[in-house]
Amino acid sequence: MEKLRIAVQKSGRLSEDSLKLLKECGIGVPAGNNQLKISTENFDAEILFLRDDDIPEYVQDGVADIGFVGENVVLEKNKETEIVERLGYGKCRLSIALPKGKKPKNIQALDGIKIATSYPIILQGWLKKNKLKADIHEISGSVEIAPRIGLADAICDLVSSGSTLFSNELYEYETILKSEAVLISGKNISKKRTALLEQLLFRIRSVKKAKYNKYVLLNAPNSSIEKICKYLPGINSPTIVPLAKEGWSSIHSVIGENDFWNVIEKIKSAGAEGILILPIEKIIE
Ligand SMILES: Nc1ncnc2c1ncn2[C@@H]1O[C@H](COP(=O)(O)OP(=O)(O)OP(=O)(O)O)[C@@H](O)[C@H]1O
Ligand SMILES: O=P(O)(O)OC[C@H]1O[C@H](OP(=O)(O)OP(=O)(O)O)[C@H](O)[C@@H]1O
Ligand SMILES: [Mg+2]
Repeated sequence: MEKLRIAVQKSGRLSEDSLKLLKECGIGVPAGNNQLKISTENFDAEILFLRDDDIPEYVQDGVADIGFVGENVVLEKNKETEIVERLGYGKCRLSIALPKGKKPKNIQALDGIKIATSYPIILQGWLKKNKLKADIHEISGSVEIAPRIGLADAICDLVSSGSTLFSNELYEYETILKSEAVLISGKNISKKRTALLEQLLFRIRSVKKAKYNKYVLLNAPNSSIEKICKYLPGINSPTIVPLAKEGWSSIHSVIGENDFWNVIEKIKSAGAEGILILPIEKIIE
């Protein structure tokens, strides 16, 4: 029987969140064994545990059908794969960083310098777009050490909190890419596997929607319902239930994470009381 072959980073920044997302999609991975290929519970799939750098090529070659990987790796490897979903975790930036004290006036001043990086393809693309030339020195890890040991004038590496740069007396000068984890797929997947991928994507989107929304419950005098409901369109429209207290109702709806505090302030000043906010596990539309 054909199973969907899913590539996941074996051990690293994306491993835990990728397995957690699969679990939230009802695809359980038996824990506690060191196998590099495991069949999943409740879904026709196999997980292949790989180095993240190898995932785009394996997906291109059809060894895996889909893969959870950083967009930075997808762009650097430049293989024949397609990004089918952005996943919202593993957020980081690929940035050019310089030793503290070096303050070029503009990016043109970077022309001709030596830059150490594990991302030569993306860096080269950025330099070309900005009509710059630089001497790119490719290294596969511990990039932040390069300026201190005289290997390069600058580095181009991943940054999230900035603490690695700080510890190495560097600072972030220019962001050249913003990245997050993405789901990639191969271009020639069988019919059965495409159907499984569609099923997985439907579940991932339901999980994502639920994460970005909150369930809201509140009480209000009936005279305020119309005003409050303007701020709470909900998925379809809010639910209004009469309270035992004469002239009052309970309103139930959904609020997006982005304008959450804005909406709360507005409904409060419109007369809402006893507001409860609850997490949502899944949104099926
Ligand atoms: N500091 C960070 N914060 C958030 N996400 C990050 C950070 N560093 C890397 N990432 C994302 O996580 C991915 C995996 O990072 P990790 O450091 O685990 O890779 P790796 O050391 O190359 O692992 P592997 O052993 O699989 O080759 C990166 O490609 C990037 O998309
Ligand atoms: O801005 P920060 O929060 O300090 O994160 C940046 C660091 O994170 C990544 O390395 P990681 O810690 O994953 O180790 P690795 O180099 O072994 O992959 C990246 O290569 C940077 O070195
Ligand atoms: Mg790697």
